Amino acid sequence: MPKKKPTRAAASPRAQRKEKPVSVPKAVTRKKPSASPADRLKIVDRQLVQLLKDRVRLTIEHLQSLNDRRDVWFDSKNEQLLWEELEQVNQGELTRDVLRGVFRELLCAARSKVKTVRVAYLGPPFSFTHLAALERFGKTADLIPVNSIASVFEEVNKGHAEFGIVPIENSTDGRIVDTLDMFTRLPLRICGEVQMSVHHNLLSRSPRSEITEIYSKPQALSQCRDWLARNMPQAKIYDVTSTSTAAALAQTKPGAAAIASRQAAVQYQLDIVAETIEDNAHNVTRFAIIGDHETSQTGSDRTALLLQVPHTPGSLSDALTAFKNNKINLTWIESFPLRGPESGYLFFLDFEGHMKEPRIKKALQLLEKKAVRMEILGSYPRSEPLA
Ligand SMILES: O=C(O)C(=O)C[C@]1(C(=O)O)C=C[C@@H](O)C=C1
Repeated sequence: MPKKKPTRAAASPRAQRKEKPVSVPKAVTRKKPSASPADRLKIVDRQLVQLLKDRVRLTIEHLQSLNDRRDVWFDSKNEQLLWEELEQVNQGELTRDVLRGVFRELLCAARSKVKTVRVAYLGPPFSFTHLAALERFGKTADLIPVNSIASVFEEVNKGHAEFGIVPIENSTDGRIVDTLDMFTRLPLRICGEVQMSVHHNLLSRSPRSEITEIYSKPQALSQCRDWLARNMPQAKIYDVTSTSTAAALAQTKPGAAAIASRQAAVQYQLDIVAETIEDNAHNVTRFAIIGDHETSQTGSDRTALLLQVPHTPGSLSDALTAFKNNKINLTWIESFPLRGPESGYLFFLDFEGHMKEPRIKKALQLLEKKAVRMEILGSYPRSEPLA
């Protein structure tokens, strides 16, 4: 018969001395259970908070070392490097936009600590312009809603806000005339852009069968024109100053609906009667950040220009050779008639490159010689569309 293996208790000196067994806490004698997800979460959260604080502290140190304090909100080169770096390391559960959102808030929190910023936008809250402002300046910035695009320009021009944000162009509907028109009236620059995918929703407190009136900004209505014709042919359509104005109206008016963002549905306590009703699934709006800030070169920039050439045959095509000869890619050209008795057109141009680059300087000098009026609206870093 094999010899019985001594148990651990029997092998201990205490057992050999036949002492009274001491009561040992159960947790020690039992096999230690692995930490629950909730416990592990607590540990990760603590580490995360510490890391986030370190991240913000280091960002503040970096921003304080910039030569020009005005660059605090326009540290574009470093920001670009950060997005590229995140793209490389982010392989897993997080989408690009979620991770960017987290880092955007951290960056903006650090920037606000170094320099507070006031930004006027086309309101009320939860217009698409507000969403673009949140994307660019974060929740810590002082975002001021005003009720028209013209007022955004006025607020910045009077110095009530350092920056403003306005829609400038939509992939389905084209130019935003109010914005381009204000550039001809006030001496403000474009110092940045935000490109955002725009998804529209039909929002109301009434069921779909009881909706008789639909409100929104003309651009939003136009972006959903086919859907409206197919699905709501009986409803009367009304223009208002923004999608969020429409949402606020639909909140109080029985039978009224708004075309606006999902976020507006939450803010104005409306039901989403129909979602993603834009006719073009790739509906992108480009917003311009306006101010008097000069942005430094990043290597991936655009420049915007107002141009008037003599109202004579061939003048425009002649002027545009400045771009061709200097291998500059023109990305946008819009014309609008001159105000007042004079006949002719003013052109709004957008092209790749920064005004500090030699080839761009050369082209601008050439262009100036052929122009009746020329104003450089600014060079700014290009942005990619965000979902
Ligand atoms: O009304 C809004 O919510 C806006 O921010 C304006 C605006 C625009 O005029 O283009 C912005 C994005 C969409 O294209 C629709 C409306």
